[in-house]
Amino acid sequence: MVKKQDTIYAAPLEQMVDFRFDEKVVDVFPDMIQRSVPGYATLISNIGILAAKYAVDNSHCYDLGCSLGAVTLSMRQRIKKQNCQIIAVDNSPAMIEKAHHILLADKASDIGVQLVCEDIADTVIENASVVVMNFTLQFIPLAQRQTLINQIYKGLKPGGILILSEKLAFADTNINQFHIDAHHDFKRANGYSDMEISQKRTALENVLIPESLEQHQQRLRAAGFGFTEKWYQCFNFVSMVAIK
Ligand SMILES: C[S@@+](CC[C@H](N)C(=O)[O-])C[C@H]1O[C@@H](n2cnc3c(N)ncnc32)[C@H](O)[C@@H]1O
Ligand SMILES: O=C(O)C(=O)C[C@]1(C(=O)O)C=C[C@H](O)C=C1
Repeated sequence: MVKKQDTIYAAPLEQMVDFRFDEKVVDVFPDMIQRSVPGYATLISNIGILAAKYAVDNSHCYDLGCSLGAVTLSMRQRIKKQNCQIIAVDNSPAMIEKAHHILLADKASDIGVQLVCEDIADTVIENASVVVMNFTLQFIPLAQRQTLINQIYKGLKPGGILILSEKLAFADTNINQFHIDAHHDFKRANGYSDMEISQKRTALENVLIPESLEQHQQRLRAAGFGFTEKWYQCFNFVSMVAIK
């Protein structure tokens, strides 16, 4: 089977620009994220299971940085509550346009979805039982992250859940290098060339700003979350929950 290559990385290194979630990326996104994030499909499925457990009647569920709506589709499939609305937000017009078509085709659930094209910094979080940021916070400027998590905490109902998945950095350089190497081996095993891996790493350098698990936990506690737990990890990719 010929691997679908991310042709956007065929450009010579000197022409590399910062990574952007534009039309070219949207076209290859499902293939790219599946081959870039170890256990992505497992994450999506289990985020739906967690959302179904914590969603309550007459509330909102948010998918912040929804891309093509994989988390939204998983929540729609599993949440069986009355008058639960999903609000899926992304600031990439190309992502939202394609997500619109994908969600229109999803007839399996009667849960309403509101697709919004905006910066999540501007999203009003209210009456929320579930908020998901699945590999989104890492693209938000560091200076904005605490305010955003604070807003999410304030907008969650008591007992509400934040599901936060992130690529991590590790303070210990040996541990950090171990996970970077393992992640690159994962990408190679999924058909990426060394050139593609190197070019994507360069393109992400100033765009994806990873933090340590401890930094995330400290931010969540500062916002007011009393319960935080890492529930998934494969190499330097983790998912955490925080419950209000
Ligand atoms: C790695 S993708 C997220 C993957 C997606 N949550 C999933 O599970 O398939 C990051 C997404 O966040 C979006 N994004 C980045 N910064 C944003 C911002 N400030 N406001 C809204 N969306 C943003 C990007 O457009 C992109 O679609
Ligand atoms: O770190 C990488 O090389 C990635 O591709 C990670 C990552 C992410 O964590 O959001 C970056 C961009 C997307 O294309 C999909 C995955």
